[in-house]
Amino acid sequence: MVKIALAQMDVIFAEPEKNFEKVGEFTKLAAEKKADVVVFPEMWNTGYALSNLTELADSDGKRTKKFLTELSKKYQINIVGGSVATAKSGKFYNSNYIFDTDGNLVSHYDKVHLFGPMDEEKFISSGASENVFELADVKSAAVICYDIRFPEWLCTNMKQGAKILYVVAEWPEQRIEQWKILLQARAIENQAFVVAVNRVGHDLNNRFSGHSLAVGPLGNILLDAGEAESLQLIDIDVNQVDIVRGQIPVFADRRPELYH
Ligand SMILES: O=C(O)CCC(=O)C(=O)O
Repeated sequence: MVKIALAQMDVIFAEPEKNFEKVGEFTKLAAEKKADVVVFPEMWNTGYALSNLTELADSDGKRTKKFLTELSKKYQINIVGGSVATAKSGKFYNSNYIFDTDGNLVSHYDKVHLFGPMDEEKFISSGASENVFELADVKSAAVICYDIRFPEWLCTNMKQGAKILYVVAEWPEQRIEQWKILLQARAIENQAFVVAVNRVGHDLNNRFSGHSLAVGPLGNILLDAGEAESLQLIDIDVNQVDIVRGQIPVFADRRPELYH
């Protein structure tokens, strides 16, 4: 069993100090509740403060990495570090960092699909690398928000044997039904657990209604965190993935030579 804590937090717009503090508190709480892994939402350092990235983005992710490595060691907890705005070589990125309980950086990912309706691509550069890693002894993958609309990209990651897909998001309230359906579909087609953490609260343009979800490999919703700021826990038995994959061998039956 893997006990996963979903940190469905509000993100204070353009106020990294307050947001770092909150991530520290949620990590402590997750450790007190004996979670193996804690998961945070997208862009938790700044929110979508895209016009202020020059002042606010974390240079090379240094502050975030130092903070998360110290937290993971102090509380002996694995961290799926949501994502943060970073600055690297004169460009900005929406970056995800994963840490194990010894404080090792296990994986780093820059959001691959940028969300035009929020003007993301005008400010942020896209990544082009996969995000597959071992965490809490389970092969896993992680993507960021809009990435879940691209099943080919998720399959590219998941077909490497990942059994849990982590999703970190700032998904607006008006499309929350699509969020749920997309996550259930990604769980079914990849025959994997999906653990997806969305923020709550609002920024200048959007309201965010949470509904962080844990979905089983048959697409069944195991946990819906509702709309309030909260830390919620789910126990996951990854053996269920092997059972489901044994019943319908979707990965073995793929015909990639036909796909464009
Ligand atoms: O795809 C959507 O509807 C929302 C995506 C989004 O808000 C994001 O990627 O930040």
